[in-house]
Amino acid sequence: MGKTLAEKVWEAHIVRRGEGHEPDLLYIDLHLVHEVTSPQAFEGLRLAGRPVRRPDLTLATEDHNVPTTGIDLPIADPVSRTQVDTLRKNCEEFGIRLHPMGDAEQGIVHVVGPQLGLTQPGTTVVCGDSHTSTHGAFGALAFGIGTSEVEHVLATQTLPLKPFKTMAINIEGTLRPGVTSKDVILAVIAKIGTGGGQGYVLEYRGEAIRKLSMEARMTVCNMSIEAGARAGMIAPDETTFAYLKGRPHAPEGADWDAAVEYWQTLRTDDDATFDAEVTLDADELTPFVTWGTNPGQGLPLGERVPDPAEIADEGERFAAEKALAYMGLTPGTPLREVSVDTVFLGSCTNGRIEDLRAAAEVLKGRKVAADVRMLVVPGSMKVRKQAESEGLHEVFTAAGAEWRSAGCSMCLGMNPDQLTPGERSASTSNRNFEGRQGKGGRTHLVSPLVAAATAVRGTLSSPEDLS
Ligand SMILES: CC(C)[C@H](C(=O)O)[C@@H](O)C(=O)O
Ligand code: SF4
Repeated sequence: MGKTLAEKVWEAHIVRRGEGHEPDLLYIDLHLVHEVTSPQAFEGLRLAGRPVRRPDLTLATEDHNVPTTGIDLPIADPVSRTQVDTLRKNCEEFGIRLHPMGDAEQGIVHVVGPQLGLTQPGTTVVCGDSHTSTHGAFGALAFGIGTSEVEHVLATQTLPLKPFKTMAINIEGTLRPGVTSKDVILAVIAKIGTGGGQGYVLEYRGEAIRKLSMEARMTVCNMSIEAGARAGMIAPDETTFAYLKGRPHAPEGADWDAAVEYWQTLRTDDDATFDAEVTLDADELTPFVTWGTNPGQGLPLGERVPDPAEIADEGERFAAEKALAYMGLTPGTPLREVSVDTVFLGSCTNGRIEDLRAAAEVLKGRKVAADVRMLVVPGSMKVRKQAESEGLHEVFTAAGAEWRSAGCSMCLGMNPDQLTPGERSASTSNRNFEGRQGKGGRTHLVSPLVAAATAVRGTLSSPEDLS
C-alpha cells in the first residue's frame, strides 16, 4: 500500500523501531532553539556532564523576550534580560550558533530557519515551540517539543515519538482576490475545531494550496497547532524548490540536483489512505476574523457577532458566552462595526516580506485612523532589511504606523509590546487566548490585508471597504 508524505518522512528517520506500544526513535535533522524553552534543557546537560551531540544541526535565535525598539540598549525587564543572557551563555558554553538581538540574521525562530534555507523538504525539524509546525510548509516533519525533549535532542540528536494519524485537508478550487492563506486556515480551524486535529499530522492539499507561495504555505502550516494537530505539511514542489535555491544552507551544484530528485518523491502516493479527510471549497471563502478567545471561534468578516443562545451544543454555548463577555462584544453586532484600538502586523504567522508587501499595498497613500495605533514588526531583521530596500517602511511610517525591529513582539506578552487591559486589537498572529497580548487585552485574529484595512477604518474591515 502507498504511503502518505508524513509516513515517508517518518520512515526515513527511524533510528530504532519501537516494539509493541513503544515509540519509534527518530533522527532529528534540525533543532531550533530560543530563550524561553531552553534554559532547563541546557542545565540538564550541564548537570549530567553531557555535551551537545550535534551543535552543527542546532541553531539559536532570540525572539520572544526581545524588545522591538531601542535594541542597542540593555533589556529593561529583568526576567527577559535573564532569559536572553542565559541563552547567550548557554550557546557560548555548548558551542551553538546564535543570532542575538541586533544581528543581521536575528528574528523569530520560524522565520529564520526557512530564510536561511535550513528548513528543507523531507527533514525532521524540532524546536521547543508549538509553532514549529510552520516548517511543514516545505514538506518537513516539524514538531513542537517540551523542554525535557529539548534536552534529549541536544544530548542525542534523536527523539522518541509516538505514532500519529494522518488527516488530509483538501482546499479545492481557487481563492478569490483578497482572500489569503490566513483566511483559509482560520476557516479550517473554525470547521474542525481547536481539538479537531488532535493526534494527527495534517497534510494540506488541493489546487488552492498548490497555488500558494511558500510564505502563504507557512502561514497555513503555522496554525496547524491551533487545530490541536501535531504537525502540518505540504508536499514540496517547484514553488518550494524555487524558494530554496540559492539560500545560504541550500545544497549546491550536484548536491542540489540530487536533493531535488529525492524531494520530488516526497508526495503522498495515489493509493495511500488518510485516517481522516476534510474538504473546503476555496471559491466560497471570504476574509475571516475571530470574535472569541480561541482560534476556532471565527467567522467571515461579513457576519455578525454570534448569539450564544443559538448555539445548540452546550459546551460551545458556554464557551461562546464566556468569550463574548471577555471580548466585550454584543451578539448581533456586525463584525465590520467592531472598532479596534491597535493593529499588530507581525509574528511567525504573518511577519514575512509578502505579508508586509500586502499590507503596504493597502496602506499606500492612506492613513491609520486617528485613534488607532499600528505596529509593524518584521519577523526577522532580514525581512526588515528587505522591506526597507523596497521602501515599505516609508509607506508604513507615512501612514502613521510604527516601524519596529524583529521579534515575537505583540504576538504574546513576554516583551514590552503589549495591550493594556480592555484594549482591542486586530492582529495577524495566531492566538487570541485571554491575556495573550497582555493582561485583559482583546484579540481578533486577521490576515495582513484585513489588518491594514482595519487600521485605516478603525473597525474590522477588508480592503474592499476602503474607498
Ligand atoms: C513561548 C513558547 C513556548 C510558545 C509556544 O510554544 O508556542 C510561544 O511561542 C507561543 O506562541 O505561545
Ligand atoms: S511569533 Fe508568536 S507564535 Fe510565533 S514563536 Fe513568537 S510567540 Fe510563538
